Amino acid sequence: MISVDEARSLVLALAQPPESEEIAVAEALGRAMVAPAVARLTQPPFDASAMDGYALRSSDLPGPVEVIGTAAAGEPFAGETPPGSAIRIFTGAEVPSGYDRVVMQEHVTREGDRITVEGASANLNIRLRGNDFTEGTAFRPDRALRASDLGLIAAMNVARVSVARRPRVAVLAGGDELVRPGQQPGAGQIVSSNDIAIAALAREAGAEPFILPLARDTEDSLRARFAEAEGADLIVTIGGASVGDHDLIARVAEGLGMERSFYKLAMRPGKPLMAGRIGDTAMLGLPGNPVSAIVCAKLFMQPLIRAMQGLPAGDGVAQAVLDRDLPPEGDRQHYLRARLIPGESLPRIAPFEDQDSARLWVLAEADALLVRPAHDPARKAGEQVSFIAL
Ligand SMILES: Nc1nc2c(c(=O)[nH]1)N[C@H]1C(S)=C(S)[C@@H](COP(=O)(O)OP(=O)(O)OC[C@H]3O[C@@H](n4cnc5c(N)ncnc54)[C@H](O)[C@@H]3O)O[C@H]1N2
Ligand code: MOO
Repeated sequence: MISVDEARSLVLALAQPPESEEIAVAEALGRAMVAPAVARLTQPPFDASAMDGYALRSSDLPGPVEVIGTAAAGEPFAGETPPGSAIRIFTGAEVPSGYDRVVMQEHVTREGDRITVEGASANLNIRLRGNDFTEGTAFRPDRALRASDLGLIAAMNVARVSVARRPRVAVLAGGDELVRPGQQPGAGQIVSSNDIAIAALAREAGAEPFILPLARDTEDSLRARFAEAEGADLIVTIGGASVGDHDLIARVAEGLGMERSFYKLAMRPGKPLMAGRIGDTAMLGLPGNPVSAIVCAKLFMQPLIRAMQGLPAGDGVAQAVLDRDLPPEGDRQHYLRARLIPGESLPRIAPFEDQDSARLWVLAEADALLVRPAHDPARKAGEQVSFIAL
């Protein structure tokens, strides 16, 4: 069995360079830019007042000086600015040349057109031209676009952005025991939850997932479902990956010409993970146990989807202090469901007692996966360990 790191490299190698599309900046939340946005103007475009108050010369302080006009945002003052003068000014208005400071109106006493200043702050209250960004500056963050990024790009007067096309991810769950949420399970049946969770994880990573109809435990049914995944960039199967008589995924995928990257890795949960390519479509075969499927999707599917958009895969590993003693590990890298507790410099991490890979409730209560390498010796509370936040 290969290691988690080797498996990760093989999975990431399945990503091909992203195709791009141009979309309105307002639609670009969560998307990956493939070309920078280039500022079409300088911001602020002029020296702008940061306060409501009066623009004047520092050398005239504390006054009195004469108020000779007004400037508001969008309505500049066009007149001369002789020594001994000031203008009424509002936040965002252009500060006329000649004046070097704005005093807040709270520090001003006004009688008719004359003002006197008391307690002006050291801050000049002027945002200099170009102090945010200048025309021609390029912006392309190495991550999915955040809300504030969209604001910045719009402020740069860039209306449309080039982003990676969302990878289309077909999610295929199968098993004779499965029914859809809301249906009444018959004898021996359960509700299919994995495809719902895996599609959501795909969406979270920037993909456009589509859930295929449930497959039955026959090769014909599986082949029919694979055919419905036509056009997908990635097909993710769930279940049927292990060694039982009903575990048909490997056989069917092979029959469809799958070039296998690997099958089975030294990981817990998630040993029967499978990866490869069928023609132009990447394929991940996740194990059926719900926690195994979700942990594998976090560790392999999400990085692959990010890489498909040209984004860094990111391992997300952080450090914490162990909250209780742990026995030695076996021959697989172990991802333990755990709870984080605020700590001093590092958080503390408390793994749950029950690590059954079918217990979704425990996963819902967890906010981290504690990562233990294969053959890790026994650990004592207080030791530093690695984790991945959920
Ligand atoms: N003799 C062995 N048995 C098993 C081994 C092994 O090495 N030797 N490995 C175990 C491990 S580890 C895992 S993980 C599971 C994975 O098995 P499969 O990928 O073949 O998954 P299934 O058998 O199809 O299902 C396992 C379990 O998960 C439930 N399931 C499946 N799909 C869904 C779904 N869409 N939603 C909710 N739950 C689902 C299914 O009912 C089973 O309970 O194999 C071990 N066995
Ligand atoms: O490794 Mo399986 O994925 O234990 O549940």
